[in-house]
Amino acid sequence: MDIKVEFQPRSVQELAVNVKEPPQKFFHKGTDGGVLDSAVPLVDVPVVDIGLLTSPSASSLQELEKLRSALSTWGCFQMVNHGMTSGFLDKVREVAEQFFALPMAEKQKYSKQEDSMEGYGNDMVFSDQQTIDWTDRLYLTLSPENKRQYIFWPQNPEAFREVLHEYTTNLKHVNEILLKAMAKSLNLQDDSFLNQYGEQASMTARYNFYPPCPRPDLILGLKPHTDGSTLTFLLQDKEVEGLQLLKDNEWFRVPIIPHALFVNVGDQIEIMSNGIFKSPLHRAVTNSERDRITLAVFCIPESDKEIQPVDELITEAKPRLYRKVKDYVGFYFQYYQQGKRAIEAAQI
Ligand SMILES: O=C(O)CCC(=O)C(=O)O
Ligand SMILES: [Fe+2]
Repeated sequence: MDIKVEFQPRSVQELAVNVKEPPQKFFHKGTDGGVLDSAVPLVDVPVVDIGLLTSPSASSLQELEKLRSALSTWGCFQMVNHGMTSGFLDKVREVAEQFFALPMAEKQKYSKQEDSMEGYGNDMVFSDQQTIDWTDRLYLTLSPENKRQYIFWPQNPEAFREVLHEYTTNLKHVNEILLKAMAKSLNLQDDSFLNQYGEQASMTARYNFYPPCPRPDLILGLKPHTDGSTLTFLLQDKEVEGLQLLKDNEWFRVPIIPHALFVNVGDQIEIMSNGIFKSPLHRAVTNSERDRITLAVFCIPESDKEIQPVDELITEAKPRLYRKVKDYVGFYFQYYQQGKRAIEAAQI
């Protein structure tokens, strides 16, 4: 008797190598159909110099204004002069590349458990209707350090942990500078956003690995979403483009600047700023030729801290838009997997 055994891939990476026609669950339907429109224009995302934001010179004021304008129109910017050398950023990219290039059995030593986020794996499936993203991920808690689960931190390549630790230390510092600068740019006290953070604020990393996809016209690497963070730092692939942003109902491609980090506002800053800073809708598209690897680091306030719009930003002309929320990230992911925006639950 001829028994047909269906191939069960353990990752999108494996699927990409072994299957010519991807399963239906990856295909976007409805309004998301026909995702890759080759005519998507490139957006000129503002470039902000972190060194200038903290300098006592007149150019500091100009840079603060650039930051305010970038975050209130696009909700993002390309960050330069962040204190990390190009060589170091290359190292961060290199260890990620080396990890995803390991044999499956080696990567699976860091597999996430079914019901948790952390570790190596792909989309959690909540329903048959869900569209699955064409990506494998490695998800890690970076800080607070006592919450790190080292069982998920690769020991191969050898430099992985040390490089990621150094990257975390740098981003923590930059995050503080930025939150203060953002408050200052709105004429608020420096710590207006930071004081909603709490002592146990966290940072999490998501390595996104997008293998080549045979149907980039119908399959997305990451479905349209906003981030549940305060700020997200994205280290883009150095050569392969794929990030797109929605503005006024039109998609735009985000260019690669190899030594810059792409920074975007997440929902929690949209809430704290009473809607002045925008959490942009974005997605990652696929391509049929090359792997693409990105590293997103999400900054998140302490989970039992309530966050809400800063008092001074609620005026008669601009009434309060969002209610108080707690543990935003907790319910964010369920909304995300259903293709819905969690911030709507916080809207008044
Ligand atoms: O890979 C990208 O370009 C986008 C990643 C992203 O948006 C995310 O991880 O939230
Ligand atoms: Fe994102």
